[in-house]
Amino acid sequence: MVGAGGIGCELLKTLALSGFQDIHIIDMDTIEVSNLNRQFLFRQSHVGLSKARVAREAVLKFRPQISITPYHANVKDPTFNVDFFKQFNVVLNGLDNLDARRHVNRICLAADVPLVESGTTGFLGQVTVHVKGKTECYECHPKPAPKTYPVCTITSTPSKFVHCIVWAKDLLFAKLFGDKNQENDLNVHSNDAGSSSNHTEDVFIRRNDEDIEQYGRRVYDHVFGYNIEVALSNEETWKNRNRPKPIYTRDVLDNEHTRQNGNMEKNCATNDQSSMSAMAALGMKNPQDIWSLMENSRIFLEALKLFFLKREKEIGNLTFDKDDQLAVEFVTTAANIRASSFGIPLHSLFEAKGIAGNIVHAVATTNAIIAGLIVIEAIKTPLLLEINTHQAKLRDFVDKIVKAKLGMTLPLIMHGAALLYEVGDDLDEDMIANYTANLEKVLSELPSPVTGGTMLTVEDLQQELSCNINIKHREEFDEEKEPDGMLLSGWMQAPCVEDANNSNDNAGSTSKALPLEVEKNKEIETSSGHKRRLSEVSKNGSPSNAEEARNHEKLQVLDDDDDLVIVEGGDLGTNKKKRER
Ligand SMILES: Nc1ncnc2c1ncn2[C@@H]1O[C@H](COP(=O)(O)OP(=O)(O)OP(=O)(O)O)[C@@H](O)[C@H]1O
Ligand SMILES: [Zn+2]
Repeated sequence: MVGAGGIGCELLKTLALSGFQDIHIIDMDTIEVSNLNRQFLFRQSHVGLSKARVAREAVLKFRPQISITPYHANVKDPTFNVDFFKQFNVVLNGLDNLDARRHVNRICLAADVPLVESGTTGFLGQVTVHVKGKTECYECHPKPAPKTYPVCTITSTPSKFVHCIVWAKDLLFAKLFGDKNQENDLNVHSNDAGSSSNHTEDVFIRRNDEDIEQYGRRVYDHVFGYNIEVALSNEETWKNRNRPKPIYTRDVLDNEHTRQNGNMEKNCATNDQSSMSAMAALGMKNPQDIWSLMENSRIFLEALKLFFLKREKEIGNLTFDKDDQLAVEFVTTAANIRASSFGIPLHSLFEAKGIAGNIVHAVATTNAIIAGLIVIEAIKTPLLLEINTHQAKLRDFVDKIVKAKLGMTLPLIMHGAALLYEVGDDLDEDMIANYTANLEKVLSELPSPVTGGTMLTVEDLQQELSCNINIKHREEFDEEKEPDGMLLSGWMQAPCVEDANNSNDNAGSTSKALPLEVEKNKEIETSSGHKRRLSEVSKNGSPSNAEEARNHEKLQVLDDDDDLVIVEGGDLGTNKKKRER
């Protein structure tokens, strides 16, 4: 899997609890305080550490027997090349940017590995599956560009608060504190773009004889008063719209405030940029309050003053940054004053910051749901069987895989259109003889030879179960670790239920029994959410009837995705690995 952030944490946990045994995880980030509210594998003490490594440690605490390989690295790093990706059955993305997503998409196409792609914003989320040659890839369709607004809506006819925020941030803030040479539509009005631009250009430059208080009020009166008057003079614009109201400082500030606004010297002795705050200087503490027009106006003037007095060196180079408190205060209050003018409801600093920073607050539950959907898709990817096709007989395959692992009772095995094996009451003698002969043949010498690259379809009509198995030829097997002389992967194994204390490493051998006696009546949850008693799950690989019935039921739930196949294992005693990242 790629990404150990919001989706990634949920995903890793759900994979581990669903029986995935061998997980690789790439994430280039370290843990930040702001991650802790939803990236629940991380704690305060982990701040600054690698997400991938800490996520691994956290999950191993409750699933000590599985293998998790962390990489604290950028997925675009050349070490993660096509060959690296080829080792996985499926790749799962929990990323937050297009760039990395595109990169992983391309590598997965090159390596011919299925990709499950995901994303969330707020309460919305989606999961898509990309399989080379079968589905569209991540880049087959262009992604919609981030939302933009027509210039005239921003400069002249805002109707939503977000229009006011864009105006405050991209026009006013940029004009006052940003690069003086950049284009700025601030002075473009419906009709007088040419005539007034020379006059208005100067307005934003502080005059030599002007103190900072006067300058602030002049800017205020110009953008919230004069500019609105100019706009109003174009009657056409307002025929079918509510006319805005010009606002001048004299209308909103009483005499005392007009003369002296905040008391910077007392409240704002700090020169620390991040804690410099106009609202604090004016005694306003709660960012969730909706301030009155007067309060907004006072904070606006105070923020402008603080920029000029305390951060003068930065003026001309500033760009809006949602983590810059003073900039957020300036933009919030400017947007609110403009909103007042246009009859748009005012917003709190907290809300305005979210809009200005394009922040959609992440919702942990959305990530959890999306992670669940990713795992469901991951479970559906085809199986891979490594086997020596020159030595293994069809009988070995039927006994050790089809019956023992997949739990089929009346199997039917096909290679393309060719039937290799079948069991049933209505077979004639010739067919039975034929299939019996096939059983004794090595795979590569069957009438329709099974070799590396072959895909077999195995079905059990009684169970209504069908799965595809990709065959990979392999010469050698480790007698101890792979006593079957073959290795099936991509097949889900039900999670183990033992706790950390009496856990045994059953990744290596099928002979180590689980503590079934103690755990017999404990309910375990399968990856599809069905609860079953552990005693219903056989440990020797042939599931009980009750379990077969359940498998069947689950498969019907999941199997509407035509040729992707789900096999949900109930077999605790086996030795199968699911590799993905
Ligand atoms: N090129 C990349 N290589 C590896 N990991 C990446 C890459 N791009 C993004 N990521 C990881 O994807 C994860 C995305 O997680 P998420 O969307 O929750 O964002 P976040 O950075 O954790 O939180 P937020 O953006 O809200 O502060 C991050 O952990 C990030 O490190
Ligand atoms: Zn494509």
